[in-house]
Amino acid sequence: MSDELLNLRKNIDRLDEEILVRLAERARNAQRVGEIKQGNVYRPEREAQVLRRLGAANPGPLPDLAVQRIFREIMSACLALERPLRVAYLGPAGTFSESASRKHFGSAPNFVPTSTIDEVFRAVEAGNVDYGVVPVENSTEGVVGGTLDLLLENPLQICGEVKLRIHQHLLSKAAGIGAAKRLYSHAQSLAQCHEWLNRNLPSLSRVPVASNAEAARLASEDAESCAIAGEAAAELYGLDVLAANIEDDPNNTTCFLVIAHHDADRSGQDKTSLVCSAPNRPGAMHALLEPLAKHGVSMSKLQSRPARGGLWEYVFYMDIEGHREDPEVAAALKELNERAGFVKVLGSYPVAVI
Ligand SMILES: C=C(O[C@@H]1C=C(C(=O)O)C=C[C@H]1O)C(=O)O
Repeated sequence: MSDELLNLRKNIDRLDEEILVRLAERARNAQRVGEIKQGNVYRPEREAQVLRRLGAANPGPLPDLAVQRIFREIMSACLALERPLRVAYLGPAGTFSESASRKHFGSAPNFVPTSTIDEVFRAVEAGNVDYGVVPVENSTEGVVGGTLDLLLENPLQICGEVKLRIHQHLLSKAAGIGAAKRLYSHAQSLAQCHEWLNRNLPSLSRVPVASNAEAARLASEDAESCAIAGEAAAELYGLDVLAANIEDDPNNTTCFLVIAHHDADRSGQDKTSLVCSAPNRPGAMHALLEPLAKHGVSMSKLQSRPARGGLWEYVFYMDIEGHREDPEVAAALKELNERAGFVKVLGSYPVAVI
């Protein structure tokens, strides 16, 4: 081995030891913060601030995202010294909801898969878990109506968002794609890949199943079949990737929400989700939007959904920029309350960092 290589390795060993000592010191500080806080140990706004600050201070050559992922894990491990968080997600294991949960909370929590979105809400409400992660919108397929309905009915709040790039892979234990007779996947994933499938595998029969992970499990038990699912499911069920990234839209992204008994404090870069109703008369929608314009509050999303009660009555889901405690947002919300038939703030939370 060359002298230079030996020296570099010696340096790396020394640096690793320094990092380790510093990590232990950081963990002891975080532990002490936890003792002082008693109770609400997880602080989404503080974690977002830490990640943003380190991204901005990063001197390179590591990319910001790489640095932020490392610190995401460090915070996750520090927090778990108190007690690992319990996080429910739409299961089974290996779904994109699990990947989103890990992206947001790191790998230290105890993750609990549930069979429905409704069960995620109930687990959080009953206190069986601390947080829940539910899908709310896909860039190709649109909103997840069930999640929006549950947010309206339920007292829980949104305390975070997770944006996950969805990469779909063709997975199988079959030697090659020619050997496959059936293709399993969730209907959403089949839809997200249908142009690729029409071009490459037009005659393969497509079988919709309850989740991508279930598709991967079925394909792992039958070498004559294949599945479309993500990397997590491929690993979990030991499947080979026959074709990677087969989603029709290369920017295919799903947004998830983190739900809890509380929302988040101000982080400096926040958004607020709310749902409101407008009476069915001319100018009603304009009256809802006017307070936002007047106070200079930007709206990033507006989605209407049929109200459960009356035929052709609608409720409107909005995302606005800023925290409900920011003065201009607070002023706009106050006026909105006076004008709308009904307003419910679903929560203020940090804009996703990673
Ligand atoms: C240490 C704290 O508690 C938790 C751990 C954090 C960390 O390790 O940096 C950050 C926020 C909290 O989720 C804190 O609030 O500062």
